[in-house]
Amino acid sequence: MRVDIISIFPEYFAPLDVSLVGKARERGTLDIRLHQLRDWTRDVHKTVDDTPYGGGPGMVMKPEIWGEAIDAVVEQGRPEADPAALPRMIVPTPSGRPFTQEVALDYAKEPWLLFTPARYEGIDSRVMAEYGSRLRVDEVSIGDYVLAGGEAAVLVIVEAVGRLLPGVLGNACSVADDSFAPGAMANLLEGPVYTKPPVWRGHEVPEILLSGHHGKIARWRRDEAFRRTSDKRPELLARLDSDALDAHDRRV
Ligand SMILES: O=C(OCc1ccccc1)c1cn[nH]c1
Repeated sequence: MRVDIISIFPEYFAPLDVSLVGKARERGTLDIRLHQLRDWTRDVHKTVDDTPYGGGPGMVMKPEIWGEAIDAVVEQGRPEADPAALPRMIVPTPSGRPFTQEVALDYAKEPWLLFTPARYEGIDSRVMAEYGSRLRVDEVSIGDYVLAGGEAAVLVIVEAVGRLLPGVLGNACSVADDSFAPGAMANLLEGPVYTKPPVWRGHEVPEILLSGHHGKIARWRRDEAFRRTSDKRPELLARLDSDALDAHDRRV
């Protein structure tokens, strides 16, 4: 997967060189290219923002700079093999659709992602309109809060997507076991996890997990996931399809 990130703080993405995502880069599974938005400015101050039309606090990012930067990155990034290839453009913003594991799985199938993290009050909306017709433009939110810029959101999205790529995670099946991965445990929160020693400061590991009864262990884990989900995120249970709920109810 090819990932282009255009930002006024490209150094923000240094953490992508470590951890899982770092290994994927070494393996070539993930090809991340960083671009400094100010490289496309033409004034001595390298201005990327201006006051908002209609008044109000803060500044808005100018459309011209973004337009030149996106055009250049799309032009540069086109694989020789497929000159018609276009990236999926992802714009982190509090006013976007929620970024979920389902969206991460969808992004993990893309050959090319282009991230355009905004600063200030956001990017002039005409940029999304201009590219919305040519590229798929997704405005996504990683949560209901406002950050100073979209860079932290890009780190979150790249990590959530990167760990789904083949070969990035050591133990592939743990992706299937994710809280929000499709399947039996879909939309349930992870239950408690334990490892050695069997007793730590007087706290014992639940007996069932030491029993070796895989069927009972799977059931215990599912019940714990149900209990934790109904306790912390009851609204997620509403998402469960009826037979998943029936399956649980039949047992308790
Ligand atoms: O704050 C965020 O992005 C930066 C941003 C973009 C546009 C206007 C203000 C701030 C964000 C919060 N959840 N997901 C993204």
